[in-house]
Amino acid sequence: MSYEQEKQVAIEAALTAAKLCEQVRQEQVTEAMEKSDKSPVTVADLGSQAVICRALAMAFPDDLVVGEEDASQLRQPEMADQLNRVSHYVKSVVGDATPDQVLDWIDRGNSQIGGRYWTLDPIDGTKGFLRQDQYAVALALVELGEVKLGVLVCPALPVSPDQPDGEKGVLFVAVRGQGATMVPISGGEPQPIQVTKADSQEAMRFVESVESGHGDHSRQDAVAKAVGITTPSLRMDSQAKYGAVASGRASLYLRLPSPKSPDYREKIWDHAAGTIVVEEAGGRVTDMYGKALNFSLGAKLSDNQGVIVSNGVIHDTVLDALRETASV
Ligand SMILES: Nc1ncnc2c1ncn2[C@@H]1O[C@H](COP(=O)(O)O)[C@@H](OP(=O)(O)O)[C@H]1O
Ligand SMILES: [Mg+2]
Repeated sequence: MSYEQEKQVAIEAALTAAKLCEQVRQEQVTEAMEKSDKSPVTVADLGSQAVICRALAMAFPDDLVVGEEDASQLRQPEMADQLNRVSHYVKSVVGDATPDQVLDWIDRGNSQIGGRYWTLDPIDGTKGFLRQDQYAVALALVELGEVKLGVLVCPALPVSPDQPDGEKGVLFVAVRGQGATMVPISGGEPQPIQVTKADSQEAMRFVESVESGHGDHSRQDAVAKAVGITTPSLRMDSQAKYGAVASGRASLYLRLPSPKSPDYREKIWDHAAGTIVVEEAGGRVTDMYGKALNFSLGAKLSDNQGVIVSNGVIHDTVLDALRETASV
């Protein structure tokens, strides 16, 4: 299958959602509400999920969507102002939409996984979004446990790594067997991307989360050192880190379980799109024990712990170093 229609619909939907997110950010209405798990959610997370689920419902009415957000909080009468704000932003990018439609679109993203499903992170890196830092809109199509298509919109990522203050906004797209591409959000011809092949020290830069609660920064540091990486890590929120590895800006992304939450299981929407973008750019993605990520078990990667993303060349060395640092 070429997945051409899926690709076009996913790109259009994710770019429209990213436009909504940027509007919210520019108007500085980015205060967060708190979810039951204490993590933050904003008007933009909810609006982005509504926009993407609406587009998927129109093009693929029978498809399942497993998204990060749900509308239960927004349906409470005391949340009427928030609902109106979400609806306002949705309308500004897709035309007419009633608050009830917006609620229903958001809740279309509450499916269980199936043989074919989409998984959506409407704003990956919500904490980065709130900090005016990196975030991504991440959408992937999974069939029989294999990610087939991934779209990552990174509105705050510099188009050129050499010009951090230059134009920002990058779209990464990958289809299984067709390679990965990158293009500025502003337009242009998508360019094929490749991970860095060189395993020289100069080429080796590693990325990790900004949030100390989302990883084990001291062990990540030790592993990076053990594989010969001497430059300090590039800290970045969201699956923009996968984009960084896929486009050769870094050779390694380490995400080891945080000592604060050692039993944490990663969510499928935090990794599906990024995984295919890196794999199709020639890289490799496993958990910290070298096992493939299993996208067929539910919303969590319950069979996996930690995530290691590399240019492939250094992957086994990283896994060896992990075994060694574990036994210290
Ligand atoms: N204890 C934990 N360990 C690892 N990841 C966690 C975590 N708690 C939350 N996360 C996830 O980390 C994601 C952000 O990743 P990063 O730190 O790389 O930017 C969050 O996605 P959201 O921002 O979509 O909620 C959330 O799903
Ligand atoms: Mg996320």
